[in-house]
Amino acid sequence: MLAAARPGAGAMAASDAAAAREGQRCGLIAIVGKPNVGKSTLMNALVGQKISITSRKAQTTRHRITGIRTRADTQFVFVDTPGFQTRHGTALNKSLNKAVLGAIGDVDVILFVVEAGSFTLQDAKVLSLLKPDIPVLLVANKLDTVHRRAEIAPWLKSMQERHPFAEFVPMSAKNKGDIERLLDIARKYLPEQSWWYAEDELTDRSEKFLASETVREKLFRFTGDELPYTSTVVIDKFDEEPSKAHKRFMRIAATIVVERDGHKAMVIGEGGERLKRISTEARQELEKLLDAKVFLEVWVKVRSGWADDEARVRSFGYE
Ligand SMILES: Nc1nc2c(ncn2[C@@H]2O[C@H](COP(=O)(O)OP(=O)(O)OP(=O)(O)O)[C@@H](O)[C@H]2O)c(=O)[nH]1
Repeated sequence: MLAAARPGAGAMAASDAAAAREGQRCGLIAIVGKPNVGKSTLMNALVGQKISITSRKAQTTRHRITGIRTRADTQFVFVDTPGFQTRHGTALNKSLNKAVLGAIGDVDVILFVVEAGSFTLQDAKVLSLLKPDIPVLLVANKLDTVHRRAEIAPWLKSMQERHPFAEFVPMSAKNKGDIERLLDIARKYLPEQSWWYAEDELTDRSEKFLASETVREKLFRFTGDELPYTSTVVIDKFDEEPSKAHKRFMRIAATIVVERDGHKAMVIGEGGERLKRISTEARQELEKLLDAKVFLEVWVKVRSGWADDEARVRSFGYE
């Protein structure tokens, strides 16, 4: 558990004491914000890869790690905060909301992302979920789109009244210098302790997870708002096979699990066209991400009511 990895006051383990002497820092960072403010863009830029990597470690079982960046003396571990759904009360939803509160409840620092110069009711709702005892950095993103720069100073001042933010960072996720500056600022909020991951860690498990995320992304891209968020993707097979023609060959089988026959038809599309596009695009992207030739099979299964079944929700990897 995470708690075990954190030395309590006065009970610093020998290895942590050594790490502290060496000045290693390591900690959890959550990125939160309403849709479309640039969270994914920011995360990918902070991690320094096109797609954020994922893996699970004993000390972070409460979190889904979406990215790790090791820079100089510091390891920044980014955790996922699944969407803030409030509309439905299914088991899946409860578990997602628990994950949100769990994820932001014990991180070291939170990056609260808004669009520079703007603060809406939706932003306020996200902000209201943050506990006062965790430092929150206000990331005023998309500064490059603000033409009236003079208005930013009074806006920042008004933001000071909304929450006791630890820092204010007007920036653009698309600007490399800003990203490094943000890491410099966030570093101060991570405790001195030894790193949890190897400097270049990318496990098989994370690659497998990446495969499910890629299929999921294509699934939702091609079905738009039609498909309920309760649909999920399970990876049934993820094997590396020897190949003479390719330096790396991966055989992957994925199942899209939907709730109703109607959803299945929606995913498959007329004459199987949509499913074909989903798998083709997912395969092309996975070939780049895994640097391998990929053989990808995608199936669609109906599992009626699975979102209401707590045990099954757990078996799909939500806690
Ligand atoms: N001009 C500009 N556009 C940005 C910046 N950061 C993100 N964007 C754009 O804003 C849009 C939304 O970015 P995302 O990273 O997908 O936003 P998100 O918050 O992850 O969105 P959700 O997944 O819906 O929660 C994309 O078109 C980005 O390219 C920025 O600093 N400047």
